[in-house]
Amino acid sequence: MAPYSSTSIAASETPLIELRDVSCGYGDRVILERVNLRIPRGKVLALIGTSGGGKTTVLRLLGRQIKPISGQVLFDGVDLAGLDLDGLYAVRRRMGMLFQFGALFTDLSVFENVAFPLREHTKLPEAMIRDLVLMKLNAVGLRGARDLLPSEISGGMARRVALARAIALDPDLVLYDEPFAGLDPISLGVAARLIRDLNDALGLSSIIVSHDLHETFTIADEVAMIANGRVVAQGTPDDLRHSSDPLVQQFVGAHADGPVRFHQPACPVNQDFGLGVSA
Ligand SMILES: Nc1ncnc2c1ncn2[C@@H]1O[C@H](COP(=O)(O)OP(=O)(O)OP(=O)(O)O)[C@@H](O)[C@H]1O
Repeated sequence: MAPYSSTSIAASETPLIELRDVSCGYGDRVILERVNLRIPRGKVLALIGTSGGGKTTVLRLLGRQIKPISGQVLFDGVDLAGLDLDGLYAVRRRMGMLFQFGALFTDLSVFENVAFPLREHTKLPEAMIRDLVLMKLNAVGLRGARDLLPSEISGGMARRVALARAIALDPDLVLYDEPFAGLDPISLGVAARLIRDLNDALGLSSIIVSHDLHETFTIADEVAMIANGRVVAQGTPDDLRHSSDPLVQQFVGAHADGPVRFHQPACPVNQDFGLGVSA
């Protein structure tokens, strides 16, 4: 976590993350257009929206895996585009990332998986690494599973190990890409509660990309809905639940039809099947 200093009060007024008028894409294809987002410190922000809308792309912008075509991505007030490689690595160390299914190293024990970022990014003595790893494993309830291999633990436990690994370096921000995918309802509830509790206990900020609206709405302070490359709604979970925007209503209410059509535009049915009716 960032050390306190005489500038910390001013710094705390700056959002940890800000996207200012960001457009970006892959090759010639524009994916996000003039997106504005602010992620206040200490909060859990959920990014929701239709598949392919650009949620993961926002996470990639934050890690500067991709750069904007225009606009700025600010981390703690600093424009990521202006950082040299050392600066970029320093910023990335302040971000923990948990990607779909956790992606643990299958040939390393639970302990070594969590120790990995500490060994990679610090020169801490072994005794301190041990204590830090056991503290993180304790925080996710898995200190007792330290010697097991990923193949010997359940999917829900693996996700918690990945979470312990994501917070190993005491980040300021944790990015979660589909943290609940493939979990049974109990493990899902446990993972969601853990994300919220760790956020509050460790003074983190968190961004969750998820299609699991029920669980996400339970733990998020704010939700931003991304569709067609734009932020179409941002507010508290209740704001979105009660939004009058037809697209938000369709998405949050899980309705098959609405602004996002079930049917792709097509020629009349009778033309294809000769039925004498039209779609
Ligand atoms: N590396 C890439 N190269 C080219 N196009 C890409 C690349 N990554 C993503 N895209 C495209 O960019 C668009 C946005 O993708 P992104 O993964 O950000 O969406 P998403 O909202 O996270 O989707 P989902 O909910 O399905 O995970 C999609 O149309 C996708 O096909």
